[in-house]
Amino acid sequence: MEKEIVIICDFQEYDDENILQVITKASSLSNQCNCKVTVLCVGHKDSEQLDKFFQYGADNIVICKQNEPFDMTYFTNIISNMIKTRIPKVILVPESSNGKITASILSARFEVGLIAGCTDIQFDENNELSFLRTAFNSVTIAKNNCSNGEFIIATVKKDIFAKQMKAGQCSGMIEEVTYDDDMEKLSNSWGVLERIEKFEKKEMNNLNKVFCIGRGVKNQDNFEKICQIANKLHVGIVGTRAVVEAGYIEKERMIGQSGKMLASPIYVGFGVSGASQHMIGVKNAEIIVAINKDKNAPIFEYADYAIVDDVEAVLAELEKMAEG
Ligand SMILES: Cc1cc2nc3c(=O)[nH]c(=O)nc-3n(C[C@H](O)[C@H](O)[C@H](O)COP(=O)(O)OP(=O)(O)OC[C@H]3O[C@@H](n4cnc5c(N)ncnc54)[C@H](O)[C@@H]3O)c2cc1C
Repeated sequence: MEKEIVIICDFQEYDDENILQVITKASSLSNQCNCKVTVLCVGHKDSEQLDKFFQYGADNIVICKQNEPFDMTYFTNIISNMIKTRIPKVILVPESSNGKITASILSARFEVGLIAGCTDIQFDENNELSFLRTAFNSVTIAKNNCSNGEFIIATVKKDIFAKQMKAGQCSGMIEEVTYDDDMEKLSNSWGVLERIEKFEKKEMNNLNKVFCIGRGVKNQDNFEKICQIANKLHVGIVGTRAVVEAGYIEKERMIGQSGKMLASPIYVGFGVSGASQHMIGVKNAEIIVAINKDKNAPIFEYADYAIVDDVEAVLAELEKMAEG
């Protein structure tokens, strides 16, 4: 099977210009690296629209009908599943707010490099793909090559590339796939039921102790319990990127490489795995307490106090303590 340049098409924040521009660029790159151009779509779009993708250079379209209302977890699960059946050389994501989130989730899931907001894609002297993007407040252009992953993900802003229709009649393969994520929904899916403002919005810099919410907190019930205990004990709430993306905590409270540095001396992580991108933000903490049911979770390498247990069991104990 030939390698592919895969483009993620998001019909939620669909932007005709951007997707066609990215397909055009992918098509010109594909001639140089002997790849096919495949567009992965989730949702419903008419056949006229899909024909356009072929006219601008797509070789394959894989479409998964989305019956559920849009949900980021569901969307990225479908896209991840589709990617697993392909052999991507590079994944290009037209930038939209969903696109940026999708790209970062895929990059973390597949453990591959992500180039955000690339301004050009070229072949270097070794015929390897390199991605340009502005750096240092746009005063310089950085050239990025990624060699440590099976493929690479790049997001592309609108109007970076020109769109161009191919000459002559264009057609390609359309494949329809289905996805059943019931199993994952039961165990692993979060939905935003309401925006929670239930913890006191203390200034991050003045917090002496924080509870950090990780994806292992699992559900709204546990989240609320942690917030209530935090309020009683005058503890602040922060979170990992997984929880921010699920809509539980606002971005300003995200700790880590893409968020804030923690200024509080005491950090208690609930269901936090301890990914390096998160732990960079915790490096100034004097005491790290970690609660995780997986004894091999990376956070335990940083923890001063390790509790290998289910978050719920620990919460039950903490509730009693907070009442007493
Ligand atoms: C370029 C880049 C930048 C990033 N920047 C940041 C950043 O700034 N901040 C950040 O946080 N992340 C960042 N990330 C994402 C980061 O890599 C991780 O994906 C993220 O931190 C994981 O969040 P988590 O620990 O909540 O979730 P997960 O990694 O899913 O971990 C959940 C943990 O909960 C445990 N668990 C599950 N159920 C239970 C239970 N019932 N009881 C106890 N434990 C349980 C699991 O064992 C697991 O260890 C970045 C990623 C990339 C690629």
